[in-house]
Amino acid sequence: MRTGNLFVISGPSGAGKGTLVARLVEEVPDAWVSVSATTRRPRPGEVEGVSYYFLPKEEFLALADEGGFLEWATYSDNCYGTPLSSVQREMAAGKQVILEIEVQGALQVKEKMPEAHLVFIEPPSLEELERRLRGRGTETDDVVKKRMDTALVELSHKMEYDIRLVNDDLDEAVAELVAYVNDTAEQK
Ligand SMILES: Nc1nc2c(ncn2[C@@H]2O[C@H](COP(=O)(O)OP(=O)(O)O)[C@@H](O)[C@H]2O)c(=O)[nH]1
Ligand SMILES: Nc1ncnc2c1ncn2[C@@H]1O[C@H](COP(=O)(O)OP(=O)(O)O)[C@@H](O)[C@H]1O
Repeated sequence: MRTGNLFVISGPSGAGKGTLVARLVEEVPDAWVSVSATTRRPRPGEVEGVSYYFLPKEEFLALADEGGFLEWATYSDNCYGTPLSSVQREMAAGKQVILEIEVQGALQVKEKMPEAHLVFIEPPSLEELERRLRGRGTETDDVVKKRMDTALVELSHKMEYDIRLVNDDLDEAVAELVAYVNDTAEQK
C-alpha cells in the first residue's frame, strides 16, 4: 500500500480546480477528496455532505473555536474550512488526501504540515478565467467581479506553491496532475 500524502489544490475561482479534481479521482484509485464546511448557501444541484457541509455561521465559528478545522478562511464574505478529523483518518488509511481550498487556507496548511504538497492551478489568461466563470453560469455579475479581483491576489501567491500547473488543454492538465500525485506517492 502507498503511504498517505496531503495535496492542496488552489487557484482562482474558475481556473478549473473542481474539474481537475473530479478527473483526478477517476484516475487515481487511492485519492480521497476532503469535503469542506462552508457558510455559503448551496447552489442548485449541490448536495449536503457531498459538495460541502453547509453550516450556519454560528455553528461554523463554534467548530473553528473547538479546533475542528485543519485550516479555515473567509472568502467572498463566506467562511470555508477543512474538517481535521476526516483528513487525519484518511491519511492514516494511506489515502492521497486532496484539499481543494483557497490561498489563505493553503498557506495555513503549509505552516501546520510542511510535508503537504501544494499545487497552484493557473488559468491560461485573465480573459479566459472570466470567460470560464461567466460560462459556468453559477455566479451573478457582482460575484464574478469580486472573484476576478480576488484572482489577482491569489495569483500573487503562486510562487509559494510547490508546483504551478496551467489549465489550458484539460487533458494535458489532468495528465500533469495525475503524474504529480502518483510520483509523489511512489517516491516515499
Ligand atoms: N480555505 C478554504 N477554502 C476552501 C475550502 N473549501 C473550498 N474552498 C475554496 O473557497 C473558494 C470558493 O469556493 P466555492 O464557493 O465553492 O466556489 P468555486 O470554487 O468558484 O466553485 C474556492 O477557492 C475553494 O477552493 C476550505 O475548506 N478551506
Ligand atoms: N481546460 C479547460 N478548458 C476550458 N474550460 C474549462 C477547463 N477546465 C475547466 N473548464 C470550465 O471552466 C469552468 C470553471 O471550472 P471549475 O472546475 O468549476 O473551476 P474552479 O473549481 O476552479 O472554480 C467550468 O465551466 C469548467 O467546465
